[in-house]
Amino acid sequence: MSIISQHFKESAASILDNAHLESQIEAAAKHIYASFEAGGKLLICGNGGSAADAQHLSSELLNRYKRERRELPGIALTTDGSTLTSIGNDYDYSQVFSKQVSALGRPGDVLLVITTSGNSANIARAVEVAHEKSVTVVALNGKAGGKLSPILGSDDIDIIVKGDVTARIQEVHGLIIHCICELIDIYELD
Ligand SMILES: O=C(CO)[C@@H](O)[C@H](O)[C@H](O)[C@H](O)COP(=O)(O)O
Ligand SMILES: [Zn+2]
Repeated sequence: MSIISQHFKESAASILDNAHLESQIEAAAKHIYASFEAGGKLLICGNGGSAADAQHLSSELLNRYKRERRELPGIALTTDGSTLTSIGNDYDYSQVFSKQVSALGRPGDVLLVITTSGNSANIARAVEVAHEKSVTVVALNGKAGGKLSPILGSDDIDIIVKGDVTARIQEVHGLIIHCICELIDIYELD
């Protein structure tokens, strides 16, 4: 089997292996939409490929997904090079998202964190500050949930994608993001 067809097969298997996450994905979409309806916003962060996922979701909220609807407030915390480099330089990379959550988070907002391992220190710190700000958390998590799962609260939603391979988990995260967009489009037009 070629490397490419092996990748296609493993990716498809990994997606089907995570279909049990349906009810949690729906709960996450409802939770995010309820925040929008109440005047809240979604802050989104992740590292590397997950930073790209954060921006992908933000663009689909701020602009649109499939249908014509109002613009929705989804802000990626991964895009401002000046802010990211000054926090990393003056403090520590572990604070690059948490300081933005501290500045922007208001009670009723939601923080969506995207991590395949649950072990990124800047994600954990962002979650801690979100809790201090009465911002609830939706985690697109992976592997065994890492250090992130134990620090999530009862109002948070922990979506743990099964798998050992970072790339395969990211592919499922991408699908989950599109499911959330699809549901938000439906809620918006109902
Ligand atoms: O996209 C990839 C691998 O596919 C990488 O850039 C990956 O996102 C980075 O190594 C991240 O730093 C991993 O962070 P995390 O998912 O463990 O929180
Ligand atoms: Zn990648």
